[in-house]
Order: sequence, then structure tokens, then C-alpha cells
Amino acid sequence: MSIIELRVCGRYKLGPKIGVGSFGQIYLAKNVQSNQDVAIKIEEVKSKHPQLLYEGKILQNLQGGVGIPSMLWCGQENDFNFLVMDLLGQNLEELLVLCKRAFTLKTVLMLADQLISNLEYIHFKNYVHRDIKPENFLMGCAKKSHIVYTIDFGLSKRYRDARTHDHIPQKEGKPLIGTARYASINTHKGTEQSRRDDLEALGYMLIYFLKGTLPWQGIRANRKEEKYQKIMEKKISTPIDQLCKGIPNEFQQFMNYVRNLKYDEKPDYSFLKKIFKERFVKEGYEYDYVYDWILIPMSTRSPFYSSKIPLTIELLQNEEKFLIKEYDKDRFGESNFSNWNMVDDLDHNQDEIDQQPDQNTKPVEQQKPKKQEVQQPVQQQKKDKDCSIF
Ligand SMILES: Nc1ncnc2c1ncn2[C@@H]1O[C@H](COP(=O)(O)OP(=O)(O)OP(=O)(O)O)[C@@H](O)[C@H]1O
Repeated sequence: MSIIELRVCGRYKLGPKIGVGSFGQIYLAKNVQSNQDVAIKIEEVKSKHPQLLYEGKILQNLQGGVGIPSMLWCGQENDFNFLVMDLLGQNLEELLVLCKRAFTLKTVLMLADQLISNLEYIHFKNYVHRDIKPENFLMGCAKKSHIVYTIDFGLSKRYRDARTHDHIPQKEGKPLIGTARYASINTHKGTEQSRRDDLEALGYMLIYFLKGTLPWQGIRANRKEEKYQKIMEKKISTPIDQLCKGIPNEFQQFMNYVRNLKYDEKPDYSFLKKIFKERFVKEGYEYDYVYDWILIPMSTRSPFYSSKIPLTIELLQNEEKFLIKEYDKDRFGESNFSNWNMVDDLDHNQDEIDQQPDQNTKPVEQQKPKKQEVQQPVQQQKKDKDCSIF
């Protein structure tokens, strides 16, 4: 059966591709029973280290949180694993490009407030995200277009026991996991990641939003390892006051706080939100969710899904994205997802097994010839435009 003809879970008709990641392809799809548009992440079962069902299990454990996309189905059919979820809007990197590569302070402060809460929730549910980057935060659709959603839990890890809250031990020599541009200094050094590392990465991302660039961007090297080493050195040697030069002092305060957290220390999320809230009030801003991109006329914005594809391809070429290079037995272990079908069947108490991302997964179309219908412009397929970005 061709993937194109496949009705995922008997009711989701696949549409055009709307996103590309290192580990999966994301397609627009329609629930033929309810007419609801959804997003489906697909990976080949035969990929060396499949991780989509693992991601589905984490997403299921996170269901119900503000800023967590609803998961509608996850399972295996034929030769593919599928994760069906809410269709969301554009990611923050795409929106940054739309806003000429810098957000205003008001937009960054509104985002910061929600992003800290998102991470607090994920940490509360016993996971660390471990791949903080603008591409992993998407705005919602329609009535939820003001909410920031966190996606991509493929590299997430349980950092404490769900019942006892015993923290996983601090280990050194860990492979790099995440994205070099935003990785914390301790992640570069190979220390096991914990809550503090998600927050440090968030801090770099917020500064990137305000300034449009970080001092360790554009570093050249012959080999990737060398490049990551240089990025780490630049991060270590850039004083926080220099990193935060030209932006409000609150960002320096944030960075100083998160960089000084102990490995297993619970961050004071309320304190961090308060820092930014006070600045927000001082500036006289109104928390009205009028982000910078809202002010950009729709007529000047390219159609959502067609603009999304070239952008994500560009992101794939971003050399600062690093992947786990070596088989990490400690993380990967002996996983066996063969008995899994629908996530409803999963045992919630079973500890997740970390997985190695598969760099050898071929894009779906390379393996199964694509039918023309999939290439139809989204406007032809979407009769009801329930998504505010259209
Ligand atoms: N639910 C969704 N709705 C709309 N677009 C989505 C959705 N999920 C993912 N995307 C788009 O697809 C892109 C890649 O998704 P995702 O990060 O889940 O894939 P990945 O293979 O894990 O990528 P990465 O290389 O970051 O690990 C996102 O940046 C986003 O633009």
C-alpha cells in the first residue's frame, strides 16, 4: 500500500508535507469523519533507531498541560509509525524571519512568560526537553493562536523518578544532545542534562530573539566536533554582561540565575517569571497577545504551508544542529516497541528508554513514490480554514 493512499488509523487522509525534521516528516492530514485538520509525524518502522513511539509515549504523559499539543493517535501501521496531533501554526524561527530577524521586547517578554511555564510543566511531569530551539515552539491555531506550544519530545528524558522524585545521577561524558547554538555550557561539557539546562538554553533563545544573533553564530571549522568545541569556548569566554549588552538587565539576571543552578536543583520558575513580569509592567505594556507578527499584514505573509517547507529545509542544513553520533548504550538500551500499537495500551509506569536518533531515515517520498494529489496546494485541500494563519 502506498503511504499516500493510506488512511492513518482508518480516518486520517494524508495531505501535503508541512515540516521536515531530522527524525520525521510532518504532514497535514484530515480526519475524514470529523473534517478536522491535524498534523501527522511519520517515521519508517525500519529506521535504525525508531523514536516516534517513544515520543508519543512522552507526549501522552504530558497531555492536558497548557502549551502541549493534543495527541490524537499514535501507533504503527504497515511500515510506518505515526503520531497524530493537533495542527499548530508557525514555529518561532519562521516568525522571527517574518519579523526581519528580531522581536520587540514586548513580544519576547510575553513569550518568555509562557515558555517558562511550559518548561515548568514539562519538568513537573518529570521530563527534561533537551532540544530547546525556536523551531520547537509553535503558535497555536484559530482560537489558540495566542498560545505557544512546545513540540518534539524525541530527545526528552525522564530526569527523576515519577513517584519518589529521586533525581537521575549526574554523569559526565555524555554525547551532545540538542542544538549547539542554544545548548548550555554543561551540555557542551558532556554533563547529563537536567532542568537547569533547558532554562539556560531558553535564555540563549530569548537573547537570540531580541538581538537576532548570538556571538557564537557563524563560527567556521573543518569538522563538526571542532566547530562545537569552538562554540563552547566562545560561550564560556563571553561574559554574561557582554552577551546581554544592549538589552534590558533582566536577561542578565535570568542568565546569572540559571547558570548558577546546581545539577539537581529545582529552579524557582516563579522568580524567573517575576523578573520579566516586573519589566513588562515597568514598560507599561499590556498583556494583550499582540505579538509582532500579528501586526504584519496577512497580505504580505506568504501562504503558511508553502512558506514552511523551504524554511524547514534550510533549517536542516543548519550545521549547528548536532545529532548523537555514536551508539549510546546508556541511553538507548534494549528497546522493544513491537508490542505497542495504540498509545492507549501503554503502561504509564514503565520508564522511557532514551533513543538514538536515526540519521539514516530516508524521507518517506524517497522510498514510496509520491502521488500527485499530495502535491496539491493546501488551499485546494483545505476548504474550511480553521487555522488563523491562513
Ligand atoms: N503539530 C504540528 N503542526 C504544524 N507543524 C508542525 C507540527 N509539528 C511539527 N511541525 C513542523 O515540523 C517541524 C519539524 O517537527 P519536529 O521538530 O517534530 O520534527 P523532528 O524530526 O523531531 O525535528 P528535529 O530536527 O528538530 O529533531 C517543526 O519545526 C514545525 O515547523
